[in-house]
Amino acid sequence: MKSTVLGYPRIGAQRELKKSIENFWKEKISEEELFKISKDVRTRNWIIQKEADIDMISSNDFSHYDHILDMCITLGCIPERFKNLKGLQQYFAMARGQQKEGLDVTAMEMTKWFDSNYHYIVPEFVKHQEFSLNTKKIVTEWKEALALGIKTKPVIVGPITFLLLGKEKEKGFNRLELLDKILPVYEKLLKEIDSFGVEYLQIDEPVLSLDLSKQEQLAIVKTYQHFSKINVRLKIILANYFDCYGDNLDVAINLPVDVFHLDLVRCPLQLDDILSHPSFSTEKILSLGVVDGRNIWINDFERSLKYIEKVTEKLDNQHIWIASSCSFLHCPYDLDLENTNKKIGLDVKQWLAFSKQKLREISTLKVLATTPGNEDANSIFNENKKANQNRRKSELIHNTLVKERIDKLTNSDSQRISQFSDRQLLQKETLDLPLFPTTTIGSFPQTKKIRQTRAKLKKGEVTQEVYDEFIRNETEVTIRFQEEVGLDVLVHGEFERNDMVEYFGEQLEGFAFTQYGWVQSYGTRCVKPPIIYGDVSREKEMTVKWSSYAQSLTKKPVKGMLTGPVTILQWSFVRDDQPRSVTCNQIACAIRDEVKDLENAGLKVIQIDEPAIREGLPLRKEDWKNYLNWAVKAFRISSSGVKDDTQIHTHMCYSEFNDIIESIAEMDADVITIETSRSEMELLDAFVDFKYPNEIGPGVYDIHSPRVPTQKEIENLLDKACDLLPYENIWVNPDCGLKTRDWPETKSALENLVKSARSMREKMFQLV
Ligand SMILES: Nc1nc2c(c(=O)[nH]1)N[C@@H](CNc1ccc(C(=O)N[C@@H](CCC(=O)N[C@@H](CCC(=O)N[C@@H](CCC(=O)O)C(=O)O)C(=O)O)C(=O)O)cc1)CN2
Ligand code: MET
Ligand SMILES: [Zn+2]
Repeated sequence: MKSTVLGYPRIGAQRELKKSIENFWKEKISEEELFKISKDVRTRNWIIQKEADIDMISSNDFSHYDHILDMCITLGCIPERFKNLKGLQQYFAMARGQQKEGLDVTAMEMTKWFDSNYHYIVPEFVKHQEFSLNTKKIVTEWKEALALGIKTKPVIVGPITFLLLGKEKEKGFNRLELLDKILPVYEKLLKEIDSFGVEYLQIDEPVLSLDLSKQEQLAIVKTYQHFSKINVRLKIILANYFDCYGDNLDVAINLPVDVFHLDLVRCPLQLDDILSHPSFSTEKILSLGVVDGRNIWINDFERSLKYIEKVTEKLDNQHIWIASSCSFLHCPYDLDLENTNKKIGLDVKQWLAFSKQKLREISTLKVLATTPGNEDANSIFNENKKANQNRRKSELIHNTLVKERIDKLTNSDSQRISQFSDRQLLQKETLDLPLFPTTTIGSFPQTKKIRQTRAKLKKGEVTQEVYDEFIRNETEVTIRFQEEVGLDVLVHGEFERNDMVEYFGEQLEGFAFTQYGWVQSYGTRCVKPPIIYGDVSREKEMTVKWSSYAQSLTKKPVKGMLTGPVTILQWSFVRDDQPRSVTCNQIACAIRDEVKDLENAGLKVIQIDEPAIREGLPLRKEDWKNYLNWAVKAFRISSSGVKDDTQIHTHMCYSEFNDIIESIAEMDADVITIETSRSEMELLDAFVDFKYPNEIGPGVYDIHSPRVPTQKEIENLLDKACDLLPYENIWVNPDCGLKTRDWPETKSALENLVKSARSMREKMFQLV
């Protein structure tokens, strides 16, 4: 029996890598210095896993930005516009675009990794796409680990996942047709790493968790049959995670691979299907993903051992691996860093395991399964059992009042007073906005100064008064800036918030939050997801102070800014002892009360952000309806308590909307602002086909790139939008919040944005 981990977090326990890469971008450190730090991060990761007795440790799970982007480099899948760049400059230009030294290239698209809050870079394909092999990264990391005495298993993304997650950038072909071109490059890759003496290669094909067409399934078969015929000693681990093999099982179980990995956290039921499958083979190794890579609760050893026992009845120990369910990329580093008297009470802490603790869980499970008499393992087992029992019975978790409120919710709680067309008229009167009204998504640059001042507040180095005065000043400056530049609906700037989810988590009951629980969201950007351990309630107002202060500074309408229930749920670590829908409704009630308080405080426009509604969608279509029903309902509970002339906005980013457009319409927000610029308004097709009735602000400016869009570019996008949508319903806004940007580029970009809206108004005026 072996213990194995599918991948380890790579930002560094103290976010060393994040900080170094950002310093490299600012030219504060050299490439050499950056590489030294990346090597340290990898080295520490390997040693931690080795010290925790993990037998099969990954390499090539490291990345300077994203593992799909790395795969683009490995396979030579580099879009034409980056061809003149080299090395790291090329790599980061692909990720973030580049606008300097006469060069002006846009970034590649970025989108959500399955149902997680991680974003990957979307591979771009053209009809005559060529691929070529570059194994530098894989080989370097393998050798580095080997020098430490660790024979790793390199991890790569498989060809079908790589192709399916990418996008055609030209019409007239399907990316799956590129399989014949990509397979020889993979073949070369396998041969080359085989020649180094690599024993196992982990090939990730998480698309096996999705509904695949016959054609896609056939492509999988073709691929792995091809690999099995290559003359190498190398053994292949096929890794699927985040859901069952489902309808792909019949195909997958017959694939000629050496190790077959199952996510038993997300899909425990598949174990019986596999063990009783006519094609089940005692020759193949089963890798049992029993330790959750997507959540932070301690493992239930009793349950995991039951699964393992089931397998030991059918397979000898040589053919069983104990594994993480997926990569630990989605988990924080180390619970030991958390100071218990602060944000996580001792009671809650005993229920938690982060990546480092999960390593021990995996190796302990292996010992318990192979040497049941082992004393150390048994005492860990008893502790585990006790903690799980404590959790089930704990009084911290239950709040009768909250449960009663949820039970008493009726249909009228998720219904605005009048229908949209009536509300629209009233809102037009109340708000008196021009055509193509301009607004932003909420946040303005979170500068180093702001973060440092907040850090000082937390350390007690500045008082609450000094901090509040500082935030008031930032807010006022931002209101004045928005007035000057000529935006129509203003925002307060969200300077008081560390993060749009964590900030609410910190103020709600039933949440715990960490000091160092960082998880990579994309590139160098990280989040600290709060932990929802108990029933959720709102003790007091959370945002009214800052929003009404901002409104007091100006005659223009200020948008109150809230995070929606589905997004708070989706971007937190959620309790697993009740349905997610119940937890979501609890959050929805808390947000509803906040919405009403904002309205009472005089805010005429309130935005309830739901950027995560799409990523919460189950991976398999058969589960969609149920999810969408409760998710949309939760949003409506949060947004329906207001008067007709209060304008409710929502905002979404990084999603494909086509397949859920009906549900987006059912949310019935008066205005939706959405990300569309990186995909050049392509996303609007869904809204057009569906004849989406309410107002829409299609993003005209990619805020994840420091490059400044020209007025002409923005106008072109708006022209496109006008071709597609009724112009009276169009708002003008960036793709998302501006928190990651600096002021200079923000100013220029918003100036151009307002100019283009004005020019559109003139154009329309001339037309009528
Ligand atoms: N939860 C969540 N998910 C999301 C998004 C989001 O906004 N939130 N947006 C989408 C894109 N993702 C994003 C995710 C993170 C960030 C982001 O800016 N993250 C910041 C951290 C934000 C934060 O929590 N900041 C804290 C702590 C800041 C900090 O690093 N403080 C320093 C001290 C200050 C300094 O010297 O800089 C320290 O602790 O060492 C604060 O402001 O209080 C980062 O990685 O840098 C942006 C976009 C999708 N998913
Ligand atoms: N209001 C939020 C902001 O502007 C919405 C962000 S969506 C990821 O930052
Ligand atoms: Zn957004």
